[in-house]
Parts: sequence; C-alpha cells; structure tokens
Amino acid sequence: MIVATNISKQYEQRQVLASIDLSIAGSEIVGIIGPNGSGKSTLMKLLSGAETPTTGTVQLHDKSISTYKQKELAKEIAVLQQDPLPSVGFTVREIVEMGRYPYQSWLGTEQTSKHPEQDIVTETINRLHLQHLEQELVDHLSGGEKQRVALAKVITQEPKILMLDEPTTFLDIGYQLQMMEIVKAWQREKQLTVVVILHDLNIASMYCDRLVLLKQGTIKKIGPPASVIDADVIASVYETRPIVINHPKLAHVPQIILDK
Ligand SMILES: Nc1ncnc2c1ncn2[C@@H]1O[C@H](COP(=O)(O)OP(=O)(O)OP(=O)(O)O)[C@@H](O)[C@H]1O
Repeated sequence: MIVATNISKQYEQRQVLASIDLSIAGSEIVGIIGPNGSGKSTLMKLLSGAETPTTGTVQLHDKSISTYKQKELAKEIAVLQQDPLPSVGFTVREIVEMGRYPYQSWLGTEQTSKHPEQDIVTETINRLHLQHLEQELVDHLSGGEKQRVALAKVITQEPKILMLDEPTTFLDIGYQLQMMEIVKAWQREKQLTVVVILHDLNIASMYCDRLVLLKQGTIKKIGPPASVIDADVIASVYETRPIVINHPKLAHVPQIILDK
C-alpha cells in the first residue's frame, strides 16, 4: 500500500507538483493521465521512491519509502521507465535475468525465491513469446520487441507493485492492446497493484480501475474512468473538447472521439 500525503515537488524555483494526496491499495490498476508537463513522471518518481518530495510524505506499507534499502524496495516495486533498455550488448535472456538482481547475493547467486531462478526467467520469456529472440542482442530488436523484453525483466523481478511510465509509446495499436492485456492478466493472477502513465485516454479508460488526472501539477480529478473521462473535465484540462461516448461493447468504459 502506498500513501502519499500532501506531497509537492520543486526543482530549483519551479513548483512541479503541489498538494497531492493519493492512496493506492490492493489489487487495482491506477492510471495517471494529464497533458505534457503536468507532472505525471515526477509523481511516479515520488511514488516509487526514486525521488524525494520537497514537502509531504510517501509511505509504503506504513513505513517511509525513503527508509527502504534499494534491494528491499526492488522486491516491492518494479518500474518500467519510458526508455527502458538503454543497455547495449546484452542478449534478451541476459536482460530478463537482470530482473532477478534483488534476490541475488554479491556472488550473483539466488538467496531466497519461490522458484528456481532459471524457471521464472524461462517461464517469463515463454509468457511474452520471446523464445525465438532469447539469444538475440536487444540492440537488434524493434521498438515493440524491446518493450516486451523490458516488461519481461520487471515480471521476473516479482514485485508487488508495478509502475509503468508510458508503456505503450512506440507500439502499434495491436501491440498496445497486447501489452495492456499481458499487464492486466499478470495483475489479476498475482493480485498486483499497477500504476501506469498513459497518454491514450481510450486505453486508460479500458484498462484502469481508477484514473488520476493531473493539471499543472495538481490533481484535477480522481475516480473511475466513467467519472474522469467526461467531456467537460477533459476540456478543462486539455484545452480541446472531445466527444465522449460509451464503448459499444464494454460497460462503464467511456471512449473519446476527437472533435475540431
Ligand atoms: N529534474 C528536473 N529538473 C527540472 N525540471 C524538471 C525535472 N524533471 C521534470 N521537470 C519539469 O517538471 C515538469 C513536469 O515534468 P514531468 O516529466 O513530470 O511531466 P509529464 O506529465 O510526465 O510530461 P510528459 O507527458 O511530457 O512526459 C516539466 O515542466 C519538466 O520540465
């Protein structure tokens, strides 16, 4: 459980986030949405403990997140960054194996785990249909394949909380849905908490249980997609008024149509 109480973030003289109260608990997918520069990535950095708030507190299981040791925190939270695989010269399998680092001693051997290390690596590679690419260098992969490898790495980390910063960027519509379906299936199976930054409001509405809509560093609206994806609310944040309709097949899933 993550509880952020009255957090703010300032970079030099610039206030980037202010007065954020947010409680994320249990098995849910929380989407963070909002315009460019509204503070989504900064909020995720504070919630994951990667950065410290200027004021306020972030608690993970009733303990300040700043008191966790790095490996201890990595067993709780895995983060998929916007540019997930900058490392060059590693094969797909090697990258996926790196997800096990929180469970390894300085000798590189596994300390404690529910599964033998190689089992979970192989299982995840199979789950994400990466078998044929296992020995390929990641540098040679397409954007969509790299994104799948990055997801495989965080899955092998076996976190309780998964944070994804724009996981569907660079993916075509088929892969966007595939990525979100994999995340949702894994989230349900392991009862994980997922926090995901999304630009696509229709995908956010389809896959998230709750949405946090940011505007200039503050929370404009928070709630289920049906309450946040509303023409007036979206118009007040994005400076464009979409047409909002109900998804013809899915209940309580609003979808936007851009209007000029
Ligand atoms: N390390 C930093 N130093 C100074 N300013 C920063 C830093 N990180 C972010 N900012 C500023 O904070 C603001 C919010 O940035 P952030 O990346 O959180 O927004 P965002 O909503 O994720 O944007 P985008 O949708 O474009 O990815 C931006 O104006 C950005 O320039």
